[in-house]
Amino acid sequence: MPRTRVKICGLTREEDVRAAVQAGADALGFVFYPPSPRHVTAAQAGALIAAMPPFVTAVALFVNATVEEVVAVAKVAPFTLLQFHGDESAAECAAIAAAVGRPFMRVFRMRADTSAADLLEYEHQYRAASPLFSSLLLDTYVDAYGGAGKVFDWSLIPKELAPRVVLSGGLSVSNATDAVASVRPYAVDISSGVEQQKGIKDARKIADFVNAVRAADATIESDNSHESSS
Ligand SMILES: O=C(O)c1ccccc1NCC(=O)[C@H](O)[C@H](O)COP(=O)(O)O
Repeated sequence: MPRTRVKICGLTREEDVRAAVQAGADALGFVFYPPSPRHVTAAQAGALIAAMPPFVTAVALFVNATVEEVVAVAKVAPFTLLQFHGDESAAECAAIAAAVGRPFMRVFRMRADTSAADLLEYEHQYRAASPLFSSLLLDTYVDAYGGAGKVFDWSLIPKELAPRVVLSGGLSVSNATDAVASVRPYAVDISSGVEQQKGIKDARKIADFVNAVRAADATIESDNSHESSS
């Protein structure tokens, strides 16, 4: 079983970038949404990305941005993956991704009545729209755009979709084991659960979260090897 990838989102400071890399995060997210307390400018993100080593993915999060706005950011901040976290249609995501030549994740904001069919249809729609579609990121529906720290009902995720989704929404060190063990997602994404305050990360919480995910992976691996040898 491949290990569960970890993305830490909403970084604004170089020391937080270093802490996340040191903890073993696979991807770091930068929020280009001016109303967010985690917002960074293209120049700030450029400096933060410059502090990242190779093989750690820099993710640029946009909410209803125009092609021109994303192109302008891409010229200054060399991100590797887009995250569309607003109301962007499949055609809009495809056009922006093509303009900057980067793959993209699309958020799906989970409601209590979201069905498996809704999710699979949504994924199909975005995949069909662009070869640059990478994956769905599942977050909790709230009356705002994200980073709200709210958990949704993970049992709504169809089993066949789980291995290719990024699970987010209210994750923390206390539910990381349960999230990995019960959903088995491709990756987990966390922002508010590893913060001291909005936009200011906590190195200890980041390390504890990454370690909890790794420990959950190790338990699954060990259970699997016991099952296959018995
Ligand atoms: O972080 C923000 O302020 C933000 C603003 C607008 C759209 C999305 C935003 N954040 C999304 C994320 O940080 C993550 O992708 C994810 O939803 C995790 O959030 P959290 O529940 O806080 O762990």
